[in-house]
Amino acid sequence: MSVEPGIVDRGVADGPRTVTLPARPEGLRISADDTAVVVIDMQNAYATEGGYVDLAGFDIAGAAGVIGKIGAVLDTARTAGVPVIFLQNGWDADYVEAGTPQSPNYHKSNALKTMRARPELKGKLLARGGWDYELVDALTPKPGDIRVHKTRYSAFFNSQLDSILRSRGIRNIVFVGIATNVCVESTLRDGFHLEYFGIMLEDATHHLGPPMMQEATVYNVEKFFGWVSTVADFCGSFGQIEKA
Ligand SMILES: NC(=O)N/C=C\C(=O)O
Repeated sequence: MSVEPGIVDRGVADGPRTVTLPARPEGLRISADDTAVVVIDMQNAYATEGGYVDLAGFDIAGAAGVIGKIGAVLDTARTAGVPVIFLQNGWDADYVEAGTPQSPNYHKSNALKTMRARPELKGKLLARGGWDYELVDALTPKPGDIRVHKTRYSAFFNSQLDSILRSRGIRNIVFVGIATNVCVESTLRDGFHLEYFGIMLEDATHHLGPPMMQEATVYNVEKFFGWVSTVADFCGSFGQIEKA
């Protein structure tokens, strides 16, 4: 194994599917064969006017800007033969999966709180089968992409994600989506504890709350849990790979 300063290299073999992805705090030498792109919750709920977070009073002005960036990442990933996995957050239409008042989710979920405050929205927010739960039109999955349902902020909790990644030999996860400081960070942190290398593309994620939330997650990822890169650097490096 060669060790270049400033590059994390866990001994990945040389070859046409190995790249050095520029990232902070170090670049990463990784293979397209054990890398996946995980798209967190690019649903109408989080990225479209009239969706849950808009109705709950969050500023979603910046969300539209990440849709095109994510589209570019997914085109590059598919061309390189890197699996694309879409997560969708929410619950069954009867909200059984959301939990009872004995669940902290019942009390902390702003979707559930918004529906309790505005009964006319009951059944509409984050319910499987509804518009709010659906992925935004511009990011409709393509043949070969995978969809995974999740019911809590971390995509690893009580979902199929870990099995799907392990059964494909995935070790590196490139994260894009919404919200940087909630579901993206929760999932990247859990992935770290499950021995995945997490890479967040900072300009393909968007936060909920004030701008300092984005900065805080970028700091946390860079310092403690993983690596931070950009859409241009992902597309520049993985864009040179052709499907095996
Ligand atoms: N996708 C997310 O980061 N979600 C954040 C909040 C929520 O789902 O209520």
